[in-house]
Amino acid sequence: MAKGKPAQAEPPACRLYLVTPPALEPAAFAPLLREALDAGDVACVQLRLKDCSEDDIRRACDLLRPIAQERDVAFILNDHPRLARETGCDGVHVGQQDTPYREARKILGNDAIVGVTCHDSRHLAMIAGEEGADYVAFGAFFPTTTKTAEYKAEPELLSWWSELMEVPCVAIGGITADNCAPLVTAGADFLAVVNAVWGHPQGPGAGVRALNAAIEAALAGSTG
Ligand SMILES: Cc1ncc(COP(=O)(O)OP(=O)(O)O)c(N)n1
Ligand SMILES: Cc1ncsc1CCOP(=O)(O)O
Ligand SMILES: [Mg+2]
Repeated sequence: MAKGKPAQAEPPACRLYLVTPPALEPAAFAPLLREALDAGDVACVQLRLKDCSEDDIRRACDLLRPIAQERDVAFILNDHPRLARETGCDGVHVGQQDTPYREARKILGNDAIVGVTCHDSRHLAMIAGEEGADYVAFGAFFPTTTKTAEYKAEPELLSWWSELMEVPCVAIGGITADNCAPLVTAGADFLAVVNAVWGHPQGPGAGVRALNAAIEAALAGSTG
């Protein structure tokens, strides 16, 4: 997940970060995850289960984590640093109401990926970056039905961040193949998506292909 993690010879400047639906049945979801990951470039999968027991999350990790890791795709757990360590995840994503970054880092160690939600805030992002976060996440950029989003971020935040800072930035919230171009050209290192992939009418593979094509087109447009 570091900028340019080598999944291919020369990774694109902006890559897909898949976040799972908030509720899923692991055995039924496994083939959908394989379909998504086999359809094109994906840097990372975040298991984001809400209102689930720790045992349910552990079971989902045990089944889904190998599918990502076998394909050299980082597998990150949302919200639960201890479970992430116990279950062999590559890292954790923490929000402002979750385990603080420093504690998550202590639990997981220096080799793990720790990403931090920064909403629309330069201040929060600078703190997270200074503390050592592997990425900062900004959003929501567009209306989303996946989560009640209390913050609205603008593409200028991504350009400001990427011009000043080395720490990669993730854009999230209502991102689709049709609206992602301004985020790509503004300098998002990763586009995090839920519905545009898992809710794609032709299936998750088609969702990944459409987003990768849109990213490529935006990058080609921005470099002339
Ligand atoms: C990549 C990424 N960005 C933001 C979030 C949101 O995290 P948080 O604010 O903690 O909210 P929940 O996802 O826990 O509901 C995320 N999960 N991933
Ligand atoms: C987890 C999260 N954090 C901010 S918006 C969001 C949901 C993104 O889902 P979608 O890509 O379906 O809008
Ligand atoms: Mg959280």
